[in-house]
Amino acid sequence: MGSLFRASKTLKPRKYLSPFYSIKNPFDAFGLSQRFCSHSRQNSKESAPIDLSRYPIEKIRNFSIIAHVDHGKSTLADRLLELTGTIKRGHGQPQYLDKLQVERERGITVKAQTATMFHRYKLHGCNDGNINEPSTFLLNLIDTPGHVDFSYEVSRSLAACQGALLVVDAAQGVQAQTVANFYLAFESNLTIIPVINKIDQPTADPDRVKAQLKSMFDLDPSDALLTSAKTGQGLEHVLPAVIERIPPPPGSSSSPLRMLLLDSYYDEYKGVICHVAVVDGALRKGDKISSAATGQAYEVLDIGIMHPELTPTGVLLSGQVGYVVTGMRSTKEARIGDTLYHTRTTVEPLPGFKPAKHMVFSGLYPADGSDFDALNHAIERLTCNDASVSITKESSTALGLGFRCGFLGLLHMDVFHQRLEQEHEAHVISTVPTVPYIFEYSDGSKVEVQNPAALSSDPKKRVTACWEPTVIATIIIPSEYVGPVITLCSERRGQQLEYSFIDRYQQSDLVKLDILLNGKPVDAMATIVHSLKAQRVGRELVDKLKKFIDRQMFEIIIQAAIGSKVIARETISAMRKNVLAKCYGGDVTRKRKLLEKQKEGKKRMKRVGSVDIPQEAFHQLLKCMYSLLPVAAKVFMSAVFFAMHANEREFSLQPQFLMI
Ligand SMILES: Nc1nc2c(ncn2[C@@H]2O[C@H](COP(=O)(O)OP(=O)(O)OP(=O)(O)O)[C@@H](O)[C@H]2O)c(=O)[nH]1
Repeated sequence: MGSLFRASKTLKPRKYLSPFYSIKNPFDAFGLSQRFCSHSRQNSKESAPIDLSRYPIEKIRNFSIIAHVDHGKSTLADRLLELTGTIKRGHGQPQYLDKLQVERERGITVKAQTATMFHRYKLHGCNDGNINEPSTFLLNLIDTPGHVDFSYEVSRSLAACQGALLVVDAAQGVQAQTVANFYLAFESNLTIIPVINKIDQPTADPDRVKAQLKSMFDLDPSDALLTSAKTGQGLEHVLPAVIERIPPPPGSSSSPLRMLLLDSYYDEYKGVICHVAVVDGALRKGDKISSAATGQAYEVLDIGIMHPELTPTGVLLSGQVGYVVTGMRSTKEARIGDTLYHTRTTVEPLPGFKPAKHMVFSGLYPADGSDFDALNHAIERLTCNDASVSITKESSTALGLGFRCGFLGLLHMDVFHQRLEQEHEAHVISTVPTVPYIFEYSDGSKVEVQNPAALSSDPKKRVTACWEPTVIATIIIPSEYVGPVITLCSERRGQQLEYSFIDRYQQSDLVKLDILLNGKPVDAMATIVHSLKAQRVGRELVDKLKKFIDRQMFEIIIQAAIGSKVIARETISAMRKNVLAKCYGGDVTRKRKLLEKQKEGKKRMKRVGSVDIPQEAFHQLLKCMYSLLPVAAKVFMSAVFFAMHANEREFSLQPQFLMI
């Protein structure tokens, strides 16, 4: 059985060993069984039910946290949940929203998770009656996976949001999934708030990241928030930015109900629990709703929000994100992207989601051939929570009845197997993964082959031609990595289509801009700028210096000049600071002390010619120069365009700048 391997190998935690890893039922240890029996931790301690009618649409903000793998989305989500009191500080379980056992063992998010938070904030024009009081906002946060194999989760989450926090590691900078997720959010017309995280790291370089955000996405560097989800630094600015910059959801509470089915999972007691975004109208417990996809009608048995566990509210209003239980029992009924509406009303269905594109196919068979029904049941339950997998029944002479499954990538496949085992106790054998090929036979017929066993062995039906899928890959990398990356692609039968420098040198009209203090040029302050910008840069530098150089005993003339031509000038008038002025009488020690203090202060200044420049002036000037320099001069990147065969596309790059 050389072509087969067992998926159910022992999995070692890769980077994060949960303290609960060795516990027999980790779900209990995490309180995760709550998720499956719908008991809210929050509920049990909360006396008054949450009244959602207090949150009209202008007080709602729906946002996702998107980023490359490991840039700190889930940790940031933890801090925001703590900040709003949604979970207790030090709840003992890092990455709270990574609820699945597979997520905890692998240290990666594979499922998008929503949590509703409440936050008091004073926003101009939005109050609860008293304009001097802050009002409470309802914030729906969706934490998303970073790995490319789960980007279907990201795109679905974004459909429920009006904004996204684009988290970038301050040391690693923009990476492949930062780019991919930025474009997902950009194409969905979301407000993007850049968050440069992990600024506590010794190698953090937020200015470099700001320059990347500007050059690659045209995001204003001054809009970036600097945070450390680890130490808490800068986090106080995140929710105000969410409330101020992200618009409330569109939609109308007076229109007929239209509700988007975002996600679902199976609960042994309640059946399918649907995560929904109410686009228009309002939904109450007991209402009758219908599915636009199947036409089937249901009664709303339970309804509420994730705060952060299921918390019944009896109602969901326009703009809100929550859950509904309707008695649906399978994925055939709960179709992700479906529109749910009040039975007997007529509405235009919402656009839904693009179907998932399966990249890898593999056969799944019960380890014990007689367990087909149990595997069927487990797959049915799991696909309820992972709509991106395609399932068709197939049979093998060696393995009996099984399924051919389509996945978004190899990691997705691996995670699906692990979840089948851990969450549904299904033991499976999987066949070697393959991409779909197209074969043409001598009788003129063409077939897509996802399973090598399906290839015809009939001598009258010879293969006359075959095709394999290809992806067009754009690889963006620092120029020094181009050589090894081209070799790597060529080794995998990649065909180079194009190669270009993103930031390439061009002939330009550059001038040296000198800064002169009392006629003497200060070499450390000289800069090279484009002639068109020289006047503006010179003026800004001179103004900045005037602000930070104290008046001295003589007049100071600050000039910006190109060669002998002065283009900006400021004067700081003279003064004589007599530190002994208030020192009446003849106390010599006191006078000496004051003079020594003055001398000490002077030591911290840099003397340029006759002028003392405080360190702060140098810092400010450098900052100003940095922001005025052309961004392209700071990052040298190249783009290599490749046509890669789909089954050869997975390889890792250091640094990971691969976009496929
Ligand atoms: N030094 C430092 N480490 C951080 C910070 N934020 C997160 N981390 C660490 O970075 C690692 C990854 O954090 P996660 O929150 O799991 O990252 P993620 O983006 O959610 O990861 P995926 O969901 O797998 O894409 C963890 O070890 C965190 O403890 C930070 O601000 N500073």
